[in-house]
Amino acid sequence: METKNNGPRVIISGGGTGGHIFPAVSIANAVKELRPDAEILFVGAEGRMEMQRVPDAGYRIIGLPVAGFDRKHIWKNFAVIVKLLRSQWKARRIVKEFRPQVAVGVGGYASGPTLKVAGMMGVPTLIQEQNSYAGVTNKLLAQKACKICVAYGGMEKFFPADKIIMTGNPVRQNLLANKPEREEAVASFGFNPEKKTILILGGSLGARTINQTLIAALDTIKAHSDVQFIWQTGKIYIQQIKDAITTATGEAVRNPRIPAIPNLYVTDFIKDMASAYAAADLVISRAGAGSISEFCLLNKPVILVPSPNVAEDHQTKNALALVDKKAAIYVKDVDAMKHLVSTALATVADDDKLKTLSENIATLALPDSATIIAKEVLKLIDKP
Ligand SMILES: CC(=O)N[C@H]1[C@@H](OP(=O)(O)OP(=O)(O)OC[C@H]2O[C@@H](n3ccc(=O)[nH]c3=O)[C@H](O)[C@@H]2O)O[C@H](CO)[C@@H](O)[C@@H]1O
Repeated sequence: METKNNGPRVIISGGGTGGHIFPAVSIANAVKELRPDAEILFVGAEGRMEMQRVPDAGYRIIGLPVAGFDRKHIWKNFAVIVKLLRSQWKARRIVKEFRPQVAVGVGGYASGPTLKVAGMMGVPTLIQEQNSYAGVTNKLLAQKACKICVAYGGMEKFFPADKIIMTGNPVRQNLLANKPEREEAVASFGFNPEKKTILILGGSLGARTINQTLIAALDTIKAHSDVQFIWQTGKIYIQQIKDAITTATGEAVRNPRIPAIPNLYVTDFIKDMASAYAAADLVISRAGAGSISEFCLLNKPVILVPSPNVAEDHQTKNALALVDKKAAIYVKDVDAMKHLVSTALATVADDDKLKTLSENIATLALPDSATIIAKEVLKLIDKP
């Protein structure tokens, strides 16, 4: 693991979901923009999403054999402890060989061993917390961290107040710069720019309730041929959704397009989110913190369906911060089956409503987060 030049050497660690990975990528991009000579190494968890998405973004990553604790069945954690010890040992070797001048943790369990070991070896550390509720790994790393970058107020309940910096969540630069034109973006999905388009997102992993709601609404979707639907299902749900569509239509699905339902595009994961956002007149989404930052910065009208299955119900808190300012429409997970599709169809047909939602959400955007964080990262290197 040789370093090629004398530029700053930065380790960025974390992952598990897009919510941790994409902020990490945008911090890396911002560091590179400020210091093109920087050497950046990612450290993630073997077998997790970052091992594919980080190289896709053009960065090197090494995986640790780390796994998450089973918080419900404590006795099942013997193997997890062994993996944690092996991960610490491997992280130690990585830090020794790469000799980072600073280590950045973005949450998710891979960042635990990496930042702990880096801190113990005298490397300054910075952590970034995306949510209004601090993740367990970040809480453990906070005592040793030099700086803690957050996106919500009131984080002193979790972290030492003197280390907190309000930066907002970093958003990938390619979503904001050189945005594609709407027409071109709609056409890239094989759709008609004259018609309205709804983008349905389940977060980086997909959302069961949203998917079930859409399956139940296939007839309604087909009947509304004046509206086009781009549906991101998540990797684990795609096969069952294809099967359900085949059962409903009697035709095999050649995803992304469904011959029997020409106004529907279905995919497990969208790589080109810039085009997906540019194509969308309305978004339906879970309320992950990173997604919300993107909607704010891109001024997207959105219907939020927060996941009820996350720590301290933090997605509902994320969503209500917007809903309280009339900057998003709120549909509860339990009400999705009944109201989600009808609300979306009524909203997308109402240009005044779309305009108001767009104007209101724009006021909540926190721009330049990645650059602000990158500057803090580089300052830690210069610290005596
Ligand atoms: C179930 C769960 O634990 N969710 C958490 C996870 O959400 P999740 O991993 O879904 O993360 P976010 O909603 O924050 O961000 C999703 C990211 O994935 C990207 N994307 C999404 C779909 C796609 O097809 N292509 C694509 O690139 C989005 O553009 C966005 O950058 O991390 C968030 C940030 O810590 C938390 O707030 C969420 O509660």
